[in-house]
Amino acid sequence: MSHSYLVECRTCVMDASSSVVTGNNNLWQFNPSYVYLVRLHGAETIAENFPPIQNDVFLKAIRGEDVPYTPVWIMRQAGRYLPEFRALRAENEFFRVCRTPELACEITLQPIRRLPLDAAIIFSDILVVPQAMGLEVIMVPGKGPVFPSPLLTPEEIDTRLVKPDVKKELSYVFQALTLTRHRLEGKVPLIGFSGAPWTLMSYMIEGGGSKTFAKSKKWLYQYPEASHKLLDMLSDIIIEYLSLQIQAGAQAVQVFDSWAGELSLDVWDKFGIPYLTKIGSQLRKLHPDTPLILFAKGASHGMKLMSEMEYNVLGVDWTANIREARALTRPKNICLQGNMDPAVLYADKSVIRGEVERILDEFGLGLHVANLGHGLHPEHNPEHVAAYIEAVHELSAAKKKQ
Ligand SMILES: Cc1c2[nH]c(c1CCC(=O)O)Cc1[nH]c(c(CCC(=O)O)c1C)Cc1[nH]c(c(CCC(=O)O)c1C)Cc1[nH]c(c(C)c1CCC(=O)O)C2
Repeated sequence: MSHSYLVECRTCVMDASSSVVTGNNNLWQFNPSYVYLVRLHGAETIAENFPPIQNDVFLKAIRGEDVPYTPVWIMRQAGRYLPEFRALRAENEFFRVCRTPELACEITLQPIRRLPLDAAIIFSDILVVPQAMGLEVIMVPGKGPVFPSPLLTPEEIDTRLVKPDVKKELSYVFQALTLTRHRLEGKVPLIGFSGAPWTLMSYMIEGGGSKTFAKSKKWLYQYPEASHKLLDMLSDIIIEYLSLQIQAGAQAVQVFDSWAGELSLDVWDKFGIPYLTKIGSQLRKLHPDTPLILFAKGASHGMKLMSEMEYNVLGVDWTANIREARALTRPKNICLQGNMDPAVLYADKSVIRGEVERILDEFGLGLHVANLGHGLHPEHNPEHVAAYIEAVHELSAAKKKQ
């Protein structure tokens, strides 16, 4: 019975060749209402006929258009501070969630149901790219990501890494994006993302988080050529990956250079900027109308270099000098995103409101997307997160009317 439907349904025949229906998604394969779910799933895996957008304040603010209030989304808005996230994670290993479009979609939607956010960000991880290149990555509870066998020598670029068939190896990310874009029903835009070349390279060599980045920085000095080779390889994969994310339904994409601030400006200029530039300009050519966001944490000393690339939005953390950043970026119509210290969310709601007021004044109205300067912590209280969002909306709307 189910098989005859599978053959009859145009969209599901397409799926039958991918891993979703026939592969590891047992939920659908063995569910008694299999036929219904397969058909539903089929319609939602086609990256077309997406529901019309209802709240485009985020997209308009990026373009510098007039908006009724400052839009806000938050890095790690789908995460452990939400009890519903913890409940789903208790039953499912981290990368299983990433690899199962239905689960990744559900987690992406959790904060959208609860909070009046102005954008959704797809649930995934930057480390799915090194996985697709052949490296094993596991998520160790209480510790974070670990590569049991990180890159040790430059020779291993050739012997251990593969240039992946991105469309195939990361198909689960594209499926999650398409499914989520449908299930969002146009409520808010959907953001896709990737790690930046330097940040991914440092994970692949350090084998996880690091205090000194000794191993990966050593590569930059001892094996500069091999480092460039690896960074260039990563850049080409990232361009294809983000382009496919946009084709799958992402309405903006963010590049996370989380460890940019570990490098001096001079070294980042050599090993970071050329690749970020390449990614920005290639994507700009391929997708002229899709907003490109660059978040280079701890790197506001590189604001001038960043403002010379093709990104429409630059993320800033709480250490940035906003007035200087504005002076560099406003003439180029570049939007700034940020920058409240996530730690402020531990304060009373009145303190959060005061800090939002100060930040809104510093950025000035227009070309601003409110966000934290880094991700939410597992310890954050969802009510304080809600107070932050409410403060951004209310105070910016009031300032606009003044
Ligand atoms: C460096 C980095 C990683 N992953 C990511 C970055 C760049 C952003 C940043 O600088 O934080 C990107 C990322 N990771 C995750 C998202 C989802 C979307 C979102 O809501 O922002 C995004 C955008 C989910 C996640 N990725 C991870 C979690 C928590 C792990 C869990 O659920 O057990 C989530 C929700 C795990 C992760 N993944 C990574 C680390 C260092 C950790 C452990 C740190 C931590 O525990 O918060 C690598």
